[in-house]
Amino acid sequence: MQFTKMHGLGNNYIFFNLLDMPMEDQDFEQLARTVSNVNTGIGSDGIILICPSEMADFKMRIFNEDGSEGKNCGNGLRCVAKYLFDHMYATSTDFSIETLGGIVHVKVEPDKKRIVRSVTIDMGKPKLTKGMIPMKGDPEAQTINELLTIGKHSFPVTCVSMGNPHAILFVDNIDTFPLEEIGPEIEYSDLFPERVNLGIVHVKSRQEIYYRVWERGSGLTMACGTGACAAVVAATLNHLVDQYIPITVHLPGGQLTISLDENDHVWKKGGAAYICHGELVMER
Ligand SMILES: N[C@H](CCC[C@H](N)C(=O)O)C(=O)O
Repeated sequence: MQFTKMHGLGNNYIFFNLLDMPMEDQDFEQLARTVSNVNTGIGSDGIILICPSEMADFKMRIFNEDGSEGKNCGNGLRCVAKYLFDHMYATSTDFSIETLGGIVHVKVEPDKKRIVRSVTIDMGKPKLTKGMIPMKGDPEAQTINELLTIGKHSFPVTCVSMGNPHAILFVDNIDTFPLEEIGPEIEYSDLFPERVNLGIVHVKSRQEIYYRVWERGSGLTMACGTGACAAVVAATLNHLVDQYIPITVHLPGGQLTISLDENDHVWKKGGAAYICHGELVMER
């Protein structure tokens, strides 16, 4: 099986192009666990499938390192958009990609040699009700700066879905916050029936935030595109950043520019890069 390894700000995935290479009855959850493991496979935060779609121009499926299928992946979408344009599957710079979390619209920005250096994505509207996150509680209620007791800790949490679930904490000690300890406690809390991605945020100014993530199904990663979007939505809901202007989000792997428009759509701009192409042998 041919694969391409790519990353968005260090959040790296193994991509399989199913547009020309259908992989019938493949156990993608097991494939993700094996391929993501650096000892038995290639090593990555998960795998991403590029598929045909009946609802959009293309379809993306993402499986985390633990094999769980994610409903969206912001960094993965920029990599998929770059791959599709660079490999001439996308003939226009603007096209749509179906995800389990909904259809997004992408715009690639190629340089003079037709190489994509940056991708802008309309990630659609965030979902804020507990029923849509999903999380326990009144399905119509929102979780904005709500004190949640998880394990032996209590935190003020804001929850946002970008098609996939995010819990956002605002902290002053973003570099020393014990994310490896608290992350799994919140990820596996019974408050979140489909688990949750945990993001911690330090607000530097009304136009600039810092963000680190413990990803559902992958743990600590260098970046999370949907998480960066959720962080800006949460900061806006808590009146910590200005509205309707581009917010710079600093992640361990680099920067993204995120903005909310007057129709509540979240826009994300950032890079994507190839690491390698190869042939997966997978001897038993
Ligand atoms: N772990 C996420 C999927 C990957 C999201 C992240 N890598 C991004 O760039 O948005 C989930 O299961 O909801």
